[in-house]
Amino acid sequence: METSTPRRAPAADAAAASSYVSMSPSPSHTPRSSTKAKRTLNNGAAIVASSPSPSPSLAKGGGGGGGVNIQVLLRCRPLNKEELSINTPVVITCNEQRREVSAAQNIANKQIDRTFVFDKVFGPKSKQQDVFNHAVVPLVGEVLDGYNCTIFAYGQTGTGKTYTMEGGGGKTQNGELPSDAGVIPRAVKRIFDILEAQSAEYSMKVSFLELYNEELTDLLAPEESKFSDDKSKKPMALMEDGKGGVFVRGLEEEVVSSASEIYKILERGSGKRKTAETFLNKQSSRSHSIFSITIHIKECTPEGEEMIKCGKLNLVDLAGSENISRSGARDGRAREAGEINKSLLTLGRVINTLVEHSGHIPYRDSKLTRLLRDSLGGKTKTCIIATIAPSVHCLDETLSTLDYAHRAKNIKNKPEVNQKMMKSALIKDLYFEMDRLKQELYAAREKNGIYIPGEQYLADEAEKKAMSEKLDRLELGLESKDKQLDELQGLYDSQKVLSADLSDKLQTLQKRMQETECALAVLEEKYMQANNTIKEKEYLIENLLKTEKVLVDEAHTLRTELENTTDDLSGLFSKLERKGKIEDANKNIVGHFHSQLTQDMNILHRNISTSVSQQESQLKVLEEEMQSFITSKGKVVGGLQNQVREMKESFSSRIAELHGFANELNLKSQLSSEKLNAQVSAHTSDLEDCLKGLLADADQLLIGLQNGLSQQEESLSTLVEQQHEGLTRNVERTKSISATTMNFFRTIDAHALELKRILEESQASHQKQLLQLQTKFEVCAADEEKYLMEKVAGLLAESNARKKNMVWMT
Ligand SMILES: Nc1ncnc2c1ncn2[C@@H]1O[C@H](COP(=O)(O)OP(=O)(O)OP(=O)(O)O)[C@@H](O)[C@H]1O
Repeated sequence: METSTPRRAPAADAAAASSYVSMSPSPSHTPRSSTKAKRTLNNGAAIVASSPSPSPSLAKGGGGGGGVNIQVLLRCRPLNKEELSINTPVVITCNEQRREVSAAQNIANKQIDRTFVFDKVFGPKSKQQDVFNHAVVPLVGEVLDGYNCTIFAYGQTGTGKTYTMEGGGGKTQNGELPSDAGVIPRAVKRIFDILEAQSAEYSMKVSFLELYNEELTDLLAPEESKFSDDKSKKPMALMEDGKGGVFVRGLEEEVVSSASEIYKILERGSGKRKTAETFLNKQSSRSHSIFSITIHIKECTPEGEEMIKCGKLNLVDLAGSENISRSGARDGRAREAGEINKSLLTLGRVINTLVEHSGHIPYRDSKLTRLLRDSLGGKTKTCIIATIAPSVHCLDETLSTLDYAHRAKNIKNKPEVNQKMMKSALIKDLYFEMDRLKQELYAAREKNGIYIPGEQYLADEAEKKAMSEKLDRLELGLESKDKQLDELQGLYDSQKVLSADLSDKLQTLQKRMQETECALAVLEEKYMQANNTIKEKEYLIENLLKTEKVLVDEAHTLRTELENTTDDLSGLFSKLERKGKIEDANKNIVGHFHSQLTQDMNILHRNISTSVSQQESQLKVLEEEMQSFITSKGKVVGGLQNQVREMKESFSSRIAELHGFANELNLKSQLSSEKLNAQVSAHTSDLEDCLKGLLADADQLLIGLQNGLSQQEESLSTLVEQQHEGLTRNVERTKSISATTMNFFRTIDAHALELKRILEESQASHQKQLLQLQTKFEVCAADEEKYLMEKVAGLLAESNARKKNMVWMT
């Protein structure tokens, strides 16, 4: 969409600007020009060119080096009443959190889901308010910051583009929007709310353009005009501004000061839009519409200079892409649909080229793409709302919309903020515009022609010139085509005469051909008969030759087989010879192995018997040592017993001595002190007790020692017995194993000898049989060969005779 900031500020701007510029209206300021102005739209670049003191520092690049991807939102409408009544299956699933839309496709009885991710996804339950908040609120902010922004709705017919952009038809009550109000009225309300909250000085104007069958019409133009009989229906020209942009000549822009004014304008413009009933939508929009809001806001620089900031919001409702057979479009409707699809196709091609960067972008191929040029790959901030239906019947169109929208996600724009204008420059421009309008008005009043500004006149002239040149070219083309046609006519006449001659000749020739054909048929019959006879003979000869060949082949095969058998037999004999040699060698090896094994076994036997005798002698030595150890132990124990006994005796003698000594003392002292006596007796008893204890201990020790020794003796003797037994068992076992092994080897030996004998016998018998077979085979082969040769000779003689016969017969 071409951003449209005025190159020359119109009278409308002057009127609007008068709200913040102390500018008294000119005496020739008509009431109409104070609210409306005949406008020329052109792009923002013109402002830079015409602005007397551009301030580049204020312009900010929006997209950086690589640009900014345009935003693509997806909205799926709910099933409508008809779809619900016939239980139409739903094939679309929206996942708002994951921003995904999945379409379930049935290909060859397999369900295949295709999933697309968008910048935002709105499911069937989404509200108008949600769409507005996400799609429009950020862009409204950008517009008020001085950017040009475009929101356009794209989708199959009947999927809710108009519903999303304009709303469901609910009426505004007491300035409050109905819940089904679309993006446009909500954007308008928000813009006014923000401007009022900021107490900003601003002016606003709106335009409403319709593109129908590749013709542009102004939806805000009055029904009757002083200057035209039916201006509202008159198509408007889309002009190139020479700087790569376009403008719509004569497009009305209405200055507005409140939201309700815009609602009325919208209602009026929408009412004029071309709509019609199709199978898919009762009120289908048959045209594309572009509603534009241009806002000028006053700002003061830190230096105190007054600047005008300008932003523009374009709200585009595209006509629906449609399947003509499904939408039921006929005649005029079909042409409309064709045009709609054509412009949408061009839009698709533009999107593809932008995404693939594949050279020339075909903006110029349709008015729609010329108008949207700045919004697709230009300096505008753009948001596409793609609309789809959930029903299975719309699946093809839905997939096409999803593909289209998904591809559009990759378009990069390079948003640039519009240059701010200095108020003085703007006022100057406004004065120029007022003068121009005054002159125009004057010329109109005087009825002595129509005033056209020089620039416009030149543009018109250039266009006219280009048109007449084109016409000339077309006329020239037509003339040459006429000449070609005349030439072709002459050629056609001569060809006609020629073809009459040829048809006469053809008839004569046809007669002759029939006669010749009869003669030919007779000849053909004869020829067929002769041919059949020849074929029969040929067949016979062929068969004979085949038989002959087969016989010769068989003889050859037999001969080769015989040769092969002879070869095989000689190979067999040599193999048998080799086998005999190998067997001899094996026999030698077995004999050698047997003697070696016998030797080894003898050595093993000897070793085992030696080791057994050694073990026996060792065991005997051990037994003797144990016996001597036991006897020495017994001696030691006896000595100890004697010593203890001696000690016992000496102790008892000493006790007796002590008794004697006590008695003696008793006698000697007799009546000496009783005390001493008692002490002596006490001592004596103590000593006695002590000695008794010692004796008992010594006894116990001795007994313990004796017990221990006897136990040790017992266990040692048991051990020796066990070892002896084990050893004997081992010796017996080893002896039996060696005997078994010897037996085994003896048996093997015997078997080997037996085997050798059998082998020799079988070898001899084999050789005998083979010799017999060879002689038999040789005799048989010779017989067979002889017989076959005879047979072949007979057959050959027979066939020769037959051939001779045949030759003789023919
Ligand atoms: N999200 C929605 N919620 C409820 N109703 C909807 C929704 N979207 C569309 N509709 C209804 O579906 C019908 C068709 O919608 P609309 O006219 O907006 O489709 P369209 O895409 O503009 O079609 P066309 O291209 O033919 O103009 C209308 O009756 C509208 O109210």
